[in-house]
Amino acid sequence: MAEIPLTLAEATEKAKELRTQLNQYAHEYYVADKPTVEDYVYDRLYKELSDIETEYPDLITSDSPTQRVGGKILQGFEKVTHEVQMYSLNDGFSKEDIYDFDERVQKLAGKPVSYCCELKIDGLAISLRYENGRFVQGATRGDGTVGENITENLKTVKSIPLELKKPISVEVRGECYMPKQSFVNLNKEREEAGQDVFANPRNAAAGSLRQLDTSMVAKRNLSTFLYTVADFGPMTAQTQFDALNELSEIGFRTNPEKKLCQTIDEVWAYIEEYHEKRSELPYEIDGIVIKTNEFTIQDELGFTVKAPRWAIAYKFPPEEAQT
Ligand SMILES: NC(=O)c1cc2c(N)ncc(C(N)=O)c2s1
Repeated sequence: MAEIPLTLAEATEKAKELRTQLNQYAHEYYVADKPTVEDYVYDRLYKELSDIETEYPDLITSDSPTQRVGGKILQGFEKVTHEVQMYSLNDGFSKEDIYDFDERVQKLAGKPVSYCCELKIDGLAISLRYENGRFVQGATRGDGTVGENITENLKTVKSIPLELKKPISVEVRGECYMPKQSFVNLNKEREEAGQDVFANPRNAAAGSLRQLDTSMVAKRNLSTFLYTVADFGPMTAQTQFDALNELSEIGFRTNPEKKLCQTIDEVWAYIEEYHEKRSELPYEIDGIVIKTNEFTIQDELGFTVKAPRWAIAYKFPPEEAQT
């Protein structure tokens, strides 16, 4: 039976209700990894919203889930200067390197320090800026000072919130990556289409974010983990561990495998644990990032020209080729 068309007032109210519901379902699925409804429920509501927006295009908002499918053909990527530099990390390759790092840090800090340990995601570093809770700009790391504006492409990455849970202005950094299974599926498709395959998920993620057709990016099933706050705005965290929890509270996807370690022995145990678990993870990691947890100590230790004195990246040895 043909439905009676909604009036503008009814459509406005219904669209707002559907957007809120759909964005909540999408947050549960893509950010919290805890979906609460089946796909067909989401798809039905999505079609209802899409039909209303087709009937009343003025009702389309920047945070509508219909804006995630892309469809813009970009002419290129503008340059973006990072107000806060996107630093790189000093690397460590052995247990001795890690214990030497701890010795240096304890000496500089003049007291015992705790460490926040996180998985080193093998993807593409990105910076996300929000104004009054709205996603306004996304950029690549570039050389750490100047990156590329890939906002339109990042809007199609479902785990990147278009609207935060609080209307705050912040800048955050993290990694955009392609899950292992998505990488396998994509290369299978490309091989069947006679196209070149990607060497690894990092290259696949980087290649996807360089697409000028945003609808192509939307199909690549990219995801994110956020892990650094460059502009805190009203955020209150005083440690790295708390900052990760605060990032999650305001709507970002963060990696759940983090660990607060009180000693370097605990740090080394965590490194060994995840060297073992590496192959079971649904995404590629190439090491572990270790940071002094307290921001006051990070401020005291500061940076060398290249990298922070208060962090080190332990790099796993290359994985043995799968025979
Ligand atoms: N170059 C960098 O500063 C970092 C790079 C990465 C990476 N690839 N994955 C995770 C983290 C993290 N959790 O801090 C960092 S930090």
